[in-house]
Amino acid sequence: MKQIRIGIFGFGKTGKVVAHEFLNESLFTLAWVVRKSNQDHHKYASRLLGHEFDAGEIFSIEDIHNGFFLERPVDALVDFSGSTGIYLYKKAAEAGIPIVAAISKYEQEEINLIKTFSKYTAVLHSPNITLGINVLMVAAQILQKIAPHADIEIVEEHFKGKKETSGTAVRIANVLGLNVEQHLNSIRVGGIVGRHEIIFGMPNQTIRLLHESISRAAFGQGAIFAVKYLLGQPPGLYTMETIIAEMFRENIPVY
Ligand SMILES: NC(=O)c1ccc[n+]([C@@H]2O[C@H](COP(=O)([O-])OP(=O)(O)OC[C@H]3O[C@@H](n4cnc5c(N)ncnc54)[C@H](O)[C@@H]3O)[C@@H](O)[C@H]2O)c1
Ligand SMILES: O=C(O)C1=NC(C(=O)O)CCC1
Repeated sequence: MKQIRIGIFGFGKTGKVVAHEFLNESLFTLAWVVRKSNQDHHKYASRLLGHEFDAGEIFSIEDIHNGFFLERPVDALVDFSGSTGIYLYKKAAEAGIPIVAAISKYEQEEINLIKTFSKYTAVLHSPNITLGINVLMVAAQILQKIAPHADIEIVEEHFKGKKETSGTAVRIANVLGLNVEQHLNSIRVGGIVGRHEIIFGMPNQTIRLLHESISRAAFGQGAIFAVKYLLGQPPGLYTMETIIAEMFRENIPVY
């Protein structure tokens, strides 16, 4: 079977693990990685990640010019860089390359750009690309309809260095119609990869929906799932949440 060529933006805490997950899947070949700095320029991500073959040549953002995506063609692009990474791959979007934009927090300007890209190609944007959190998000909306009078609080926990509020938790608050200032509780300690809990409090019982990413490999697996889904889809804006919601619809009733 023809391998799917992947380009990754971002080679930080998550980008490295995501690259590793793609390298481990025989369906994919990692064509290149773009990082902000010149560190390890033209080396191979595969070698840096402990593999004994060459894949994922490392480029810096200074290497991106109009012809970059024509000279180094890929079948899909995955972004785990930062919120400004998106400005680097306008040409790729215009060329119809499917995009997984996994940045957790964009400003409105970047959201608008994503919408523009989605006129040319299939773009998936989700603040949290794990299967589990999106199952939780859909389940929470169903539970809110079943128990409309429950008190709801969201608790998000991440590693000490994470400055911004969890984009996932903000998204959960928005879909549940909750005020972020009042109902979102953030904890920053140690090396927690990502933990989100939605607590439904009722007079005689408490329901807790909990998701924990115990390894960043969960994001790599989510990205692989997303790329497989996007290939062959028409241009448009997709989210993991709506894909999972569709799966809920297809699999109900289960009894
Ligand atoms: N959607 C998800 O499921 C998910 C999961 C994990 C992380 N994230 C998001 O991915 C992003 C990266 O997370 P991280 O933990 O790896 O952070 P990090 O700071 O460890 O790594 C980010 C890397 O991207 C590089 N970078 C920043 N701006 C860039 C640009 N314009 N072009 C190219 N490279 C650029 C940085 O130099 C760094 O190497 C964050 O926005 C984070 O919220 C999303
Ligand atoms: O910064 C991270 O790492 C993560 N951020 C998320 C968020 O802001 O919701 C989710 C995944 C990991």
